Amino acid sequence: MSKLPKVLITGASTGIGATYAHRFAHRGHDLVLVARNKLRLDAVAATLRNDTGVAVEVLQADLTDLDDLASVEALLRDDHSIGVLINNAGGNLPGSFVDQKTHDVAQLVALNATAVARLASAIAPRLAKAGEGSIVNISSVVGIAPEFGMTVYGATKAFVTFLSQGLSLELAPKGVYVQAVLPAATRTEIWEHSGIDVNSLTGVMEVEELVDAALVGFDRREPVTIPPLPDVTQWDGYQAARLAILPNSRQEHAAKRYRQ
Ligand SMILES: NC(=O)C1=CN([C@@H]2O[C@H](COP(=O)(O)OP(=O)(O)OC[C@H]3O[C@@H](n4cnc5c(N)ncnc54)[C@H](OP(=O)(O)O)[C@@H]3O)[C@@H](O)[C@H]2O)C=CC1
Ligand SMILES: CC(=O)[C@H](N)C(=O)O
Repeated sequence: MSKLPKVLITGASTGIGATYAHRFAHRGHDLVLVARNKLRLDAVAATLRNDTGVAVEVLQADLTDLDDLASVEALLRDDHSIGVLINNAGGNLPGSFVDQKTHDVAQLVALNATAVARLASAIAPRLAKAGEGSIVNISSVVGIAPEFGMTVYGATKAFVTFLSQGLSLELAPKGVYVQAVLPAATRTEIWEHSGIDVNSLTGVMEVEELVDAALVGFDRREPVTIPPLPDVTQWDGYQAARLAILPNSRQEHAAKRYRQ
């Protein structure tokens, strides 16, 4: 029997990423854990080694730093035992757009969008050549909800969902599985970093339930998994409405309502 692929998880020091690490370790996968806080990564790694016996490497990296990012990209390119990328690291910003500093907006885009695309780009050619492997991108329902008032965060998540859907169409025929996971509010530290008391919210999912549901979608090879959505036909209808626009979107002349 062939060995299970090694799984590289970004943002594995806490929250959703640390929970993925726990679940994949208990499935018997060796791991590479990436985040900035080495002490926390080492603690997660030690527990998982002790509890499961899998091999766990730790790679300290700030994914907004191009040199650090390059070291993770190099590992994804060169380590042929890595067969699964969990593109999870992400953050949010407090306040509304006019309150957010331009530098912070750029950093958020660098972490939530640029790093996700670069890491996928680093591993995809190797997986496509091998004809196997998986890329999981953690997006958010906020990416379909400009009404929620988290504009830049939501824009990065719209990017992640689009990237995932496009990569799925490109890579599935080559044997590579790509999944977008769209959580809604989940109990992690991200809320306190974004200046919101998670206990003031309703409908908050526990992180273990979120990841276990996402893994059901992973095992089913769903291209898009929305753990909290009760009725999947709502997402299917949204996709059908989008697809219905496409045949009408290219025209020689402007639509009648724009003609003077
Ligand atoms: N919790 C929620 O309600 C939801 C979360 N999501 C998404 O889930 C993903 C995980 O979030 P969640 O677990 O909630 O958040 P947490 O804040 O709990 O964890 C974020 C993780 O990302 C890491 N990280 C943050 N910044 C960087 C950086 N610059 N470089 C490398 N690693 C970094 C953190 O580690 P460290 O500080 O050690 O670097 C940590 O491991 C994110 O993409 C988020 O947008 C989506 C929808 C809902
Ligand atoms: C807005 C958030 O911070 C949250 N992680 C979400 O995507 O719902």
